[in-house]
Amino acid sequence: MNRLRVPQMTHAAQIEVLKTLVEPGKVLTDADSLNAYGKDWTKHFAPAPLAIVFPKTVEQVQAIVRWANEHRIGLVPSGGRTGLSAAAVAANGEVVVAFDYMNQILAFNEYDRTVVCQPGVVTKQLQLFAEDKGLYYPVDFASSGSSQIGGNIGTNAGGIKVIRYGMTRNWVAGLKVVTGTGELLELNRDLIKNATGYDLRQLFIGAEGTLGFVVEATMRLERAPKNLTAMVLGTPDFDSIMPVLHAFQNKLDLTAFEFFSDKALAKVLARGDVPPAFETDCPFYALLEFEAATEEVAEQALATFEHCVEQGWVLDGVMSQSEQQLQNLWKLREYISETISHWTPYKNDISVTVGKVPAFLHDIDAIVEKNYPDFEVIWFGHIGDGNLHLNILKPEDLSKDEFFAKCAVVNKWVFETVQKYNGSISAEHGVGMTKRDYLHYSRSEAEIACMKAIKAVFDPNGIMNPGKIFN
Ligand SMILES: O=C(O)CC[C@@H](O)C(=O)O
Ligand SMILES: [Zn+2]
Repeated sequence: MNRLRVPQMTHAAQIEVLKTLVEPGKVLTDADSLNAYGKDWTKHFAPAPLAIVFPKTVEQVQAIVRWANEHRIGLVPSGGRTGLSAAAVAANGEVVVAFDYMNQILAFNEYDRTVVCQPGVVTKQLQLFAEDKGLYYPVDFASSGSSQIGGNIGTNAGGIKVIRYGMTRNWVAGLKVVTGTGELLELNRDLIKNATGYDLRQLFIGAEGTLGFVVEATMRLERAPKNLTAMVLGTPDFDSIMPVLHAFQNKLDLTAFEFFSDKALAKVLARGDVPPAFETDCPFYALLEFEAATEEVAEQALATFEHCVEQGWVLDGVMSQSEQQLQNLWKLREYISETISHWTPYKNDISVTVGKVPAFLHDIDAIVEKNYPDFEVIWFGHIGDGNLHLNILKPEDLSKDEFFAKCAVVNKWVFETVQKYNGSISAEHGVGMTKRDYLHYSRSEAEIACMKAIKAVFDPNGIMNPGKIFN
């Protein structure tokens, strides 16, 4: 007997079905939309999605996932698309699920100090909402004006306050997710104490949308900090930064401890819209922040600064005296990433435990100096957490492909060093597609096998953000 072939629907016909699942006009296929929504801030991959769909309700997200299963079409979640690892890139005919219309704050629970957010709520929107309630949402980074809560959860976003407040994970009280089978799961129900077996909520945080999509998140808020005050300190060399961190941590509760090199600073100052901290040229700078809640705290900070100068660890420094000065000092650090994006940088986002940072940075720096003698190398990052951002800038006369190919060769040595120090090849930017092939430098074969098995449970047909984290 002849087996009859089921006629395959064309992509155009599949998209017509997709259109019936959402409100009119909420599926886009024009070239500009495909290009804009098919990529994040990475520049490695050309976007090539089939369509962009904008659900407005949880039920619509479920219907889209069921449709994708039926037609075996990959779905890529899209928030603010500020990611730096190509986790929100649709380069292979996927459908992008954009959460722009699920952007409401649904509830505030005063006693629990929690806010129920749709995934498309912008980070800044949550921060301002918290401020309005006299509270604080502490996860912060330069892209907070565009990044969305769903994306922050998908990447377990870190940023500039991790030393005090931790990563996004710490602030997720509960999650509603639609899994790769279209099932809606309510995870942890916003409880503080819940000892009932596996905490599935944690699996979805940092999963880059490979297990399911966050459709609602309850985020915790914190007491608002008092009189945040920043210092920028210039150091004579890299090795002096860690004793400075140590000295300040012994005396104060820091809310941030960042660093950047003179090259990073020069790029930001060349913009002309940020005043320099001071005149003395130094090879490295530390930016630290604390709550100057009382006079004594500010005095303690100044005494620690003097101690660091006496020890020869610090050459010069300033302390903010107003909100405006605080903002200006932060701009020196926060503007780096956006400013250097002009040079199509090759990015590394690596980490080790704090105690290993000096030896690790020297090893990496030696590799970089030997192998990129002609490239401009920009160091900065969240050094108080052991997280270093290493950006290699593309020379004008080199094509993007040639440049990335050269960097990929050096990657091997960089990541072998990361592995030697038991570090991470992606501290906070995620794996996405850019770090996928290097995952084994940070995760064992057995761990990767477990991760794949977990994916198979939640996404048996492999339609949720395919090709991200691993193949
Ligand atoms: O662009 C980078 O490499 C880092 C971006 C971001 O994580 C930051 O810390 O500014
Ligand atoms: Zn960072």
